[in-house]
Amino acid sequence: MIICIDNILNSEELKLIHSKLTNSEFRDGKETAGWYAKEVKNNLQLPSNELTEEMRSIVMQALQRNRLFQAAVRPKIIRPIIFSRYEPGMYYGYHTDNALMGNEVLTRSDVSLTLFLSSPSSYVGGELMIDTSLGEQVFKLEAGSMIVYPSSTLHQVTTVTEGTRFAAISWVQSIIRDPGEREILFDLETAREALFQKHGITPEFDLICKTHANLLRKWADI
Ligand SMILES: O=C(O)CCC(=O)C(=O)O
Ligand SMILES: [Fe+2]
Repeated sequence: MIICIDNILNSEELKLIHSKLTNSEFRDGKETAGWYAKEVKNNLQLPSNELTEEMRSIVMQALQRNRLFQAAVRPKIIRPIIFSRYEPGMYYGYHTDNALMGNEVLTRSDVSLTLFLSSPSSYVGGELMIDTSLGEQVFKLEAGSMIVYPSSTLHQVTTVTEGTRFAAISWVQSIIRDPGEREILFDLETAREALFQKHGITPEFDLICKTHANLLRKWADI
């Protein structure tokens, strides 16, 4: 399931993050790439420091409060947010994200996310291209909008040819490991909310709530 979520950040948060990003010193992104992803990774990333932590906490709060993200992804662990920058000539070629991340505590990457931080009209290229069963799909979202997609996919960031592309990226271990089960729960959640909006609490609504809760109980990996 690939989902685009608008307005993860409000304009104030976006402005604040943007001003911090433009005053930060970035490093070669190869430092955090797996051994073979290094071959195709050509971008810049922020090292962990106080400023990065401040921005991470803004993004984490935004993810916590976003109901669509919570329902679609069911996060158990979110890896520390990485802030990346692509200048003209930079790209991240086709790769798949590491299945397991971290050192002492391992996180399984179920879902990858890209939160776009630059206005799409401010740079050329820099699309996120995902290889799906329907073919290659290309995403270049508004600043403040985010895409979540299966970490199991091959994907790439195409070469930026003009301007600067800033983005925040991370990986999530979901409470629901199986993507098919996650989608069923998401559909049920969406349906019961719509039913509630139309008719309020009815016996049918109660039954969907019961089924939703029981499937969550059955499938939750906690
Ligand atoms: O910047 C993006 O949209 C994705 C980056 C990516 O694929 C990665 O860092 O693994
Ligand atoms: Fe990736």
